[in-house]
Amino acid sequence: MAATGVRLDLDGRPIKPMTICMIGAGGFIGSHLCEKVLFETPHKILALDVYNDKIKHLLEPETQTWADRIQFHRINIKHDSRLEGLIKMADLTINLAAICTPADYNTRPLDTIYSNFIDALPVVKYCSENNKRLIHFSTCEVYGKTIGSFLPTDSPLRQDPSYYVLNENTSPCIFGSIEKQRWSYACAKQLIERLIYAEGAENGLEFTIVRPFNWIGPRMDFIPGIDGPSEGVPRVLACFSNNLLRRQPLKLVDGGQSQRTFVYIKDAIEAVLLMIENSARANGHIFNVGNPHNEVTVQQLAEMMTEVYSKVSGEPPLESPTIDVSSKEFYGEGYDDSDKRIPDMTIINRQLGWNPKTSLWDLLESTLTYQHRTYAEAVKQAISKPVAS
Ligand SMILES: NC(=O)c1ccc[n+]([C@@H]2O[C@H](COP(=O)([O-])OP(=O)(O)OC[C@H]3O[C@@H](n4cnc5c(N)ncnc54)[C@H](O)[C@@H]3O)[C@@H](O)[C@H]2O)c1
Ligand SMILES: O=c1ccn([C@@H]2O[C@H](COP(=O)(O)OP(=O)(O)O[C@H]3OC[C@@H](O)[C@H](O)[C@H]3O)[C@@H](O)[C@H]2O)c(=O)[nH]1
Repeated sequence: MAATGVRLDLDGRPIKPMTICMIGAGGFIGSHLCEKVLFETPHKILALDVYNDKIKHLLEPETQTWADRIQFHRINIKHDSRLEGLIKMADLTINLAAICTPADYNTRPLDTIYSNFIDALPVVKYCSENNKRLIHFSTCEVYGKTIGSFLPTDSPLRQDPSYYVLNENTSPCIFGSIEKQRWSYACAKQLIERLIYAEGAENGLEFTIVRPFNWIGPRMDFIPGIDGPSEGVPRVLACFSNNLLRRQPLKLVDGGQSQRTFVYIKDAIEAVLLMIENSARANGHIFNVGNPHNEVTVQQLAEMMTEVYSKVSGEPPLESPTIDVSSKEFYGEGYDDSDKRIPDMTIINRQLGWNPKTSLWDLLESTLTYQHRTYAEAVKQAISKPVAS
């Protein structure tokens, strides 16, 4: 499990063990990245987060073979003077901390903007001032809507990839009006990307920016009323998992016609490890990380998840597995949506030789097996409890 022997980078050079300051290590992506680093490399992790439930298995018991390579620091980066010291102790900082659930963007726009821009500023500043490398997590949402979405619906140009495939260096960032507060997140992420890029250009900051395209897998978000608030609205994987576990129809926002490409978290983490260990190839770049072959409409995702869940749980699917709901009813005023998200893979292929491997069916099968094993019993008990009058 632990790394033995000399490990080589993509150019055949030995990889030196490093210390990584991972901010947001207790989240969905952070938990998978911690596992990867601890199980397959000799690197050390300073894990910073407000929560650690998703990495408890890595922190306890302290007799684990990797125990001396991970240290958890319960820190809110909004206001903690220890942040600079921890960044100074590390060779590389990875910033994952963010509010990143769409239900928050239009209902808590101030928290969203502070979290994704203001709170990330000191991290960038400390890395730049102390000559430390930074890998910053942005989002595919910075692309916003596709150019093609503004063409007439019957225009043949809508079939032309140059109107919808999203490229790091050539695609524009197209957001809705200010009253569409959905875009508060994308806009804050875009500005922090521009700031990091400028720190690179003017002050020599060594940086890599990651734009994840809907990474999904075990430990993503929470199941409302089980390990998160009953009224909370997580991202689509957890919303649909919750519906399936409770045998409720899956809610299709505005008919579920938006399209997404989903990539398995374990494939995506391989790309991040390549960035960590190949700094010369990754520095100064922005990388799309997604799976262009796994494109579906949200309605197709709902249908596939219903079929896969029936297979892994042994329960028959509902007679009417989906129901339409308006975005205003589901997310509230100010919601808007990205129409389509296909990542151009040219840059990550050229720099790191990375390609995703897992099909949508296979990644849903392993993820929903996990959801069923982890939550089915707890949901059954929660449903059977009498409701307080
Ligand atoms: N999962 C995806 O598909 C996806 C897609 C696009 C972008 N991203 C980006 O990747 C990053 C990680 O996403 P995730 O899916 O793991 O989300 P997540 O919510 O599971 O993880 C974020 C973690 O950051 C922590 N955090 C937030 N604010 C903090 C603060 N002030 N101080 C300390 N810790 C704080 C949270 O407690 C959480 O554990 C985010 O920046 C997100 O915008 C993710
Ligand atoms: O129950 C649901 C939940 C969601 N949806 C729809 O499913 C689609 C995907 O929703 P998600 O919750 O995964 O969020 P989005 O893909 O829109 O944004 C995400 O993209 C990348 C990251 O930056 C963030 O994690 C998040 O902003 C949206 O069209 C949404 O309206 C439903 O139809 N029903």
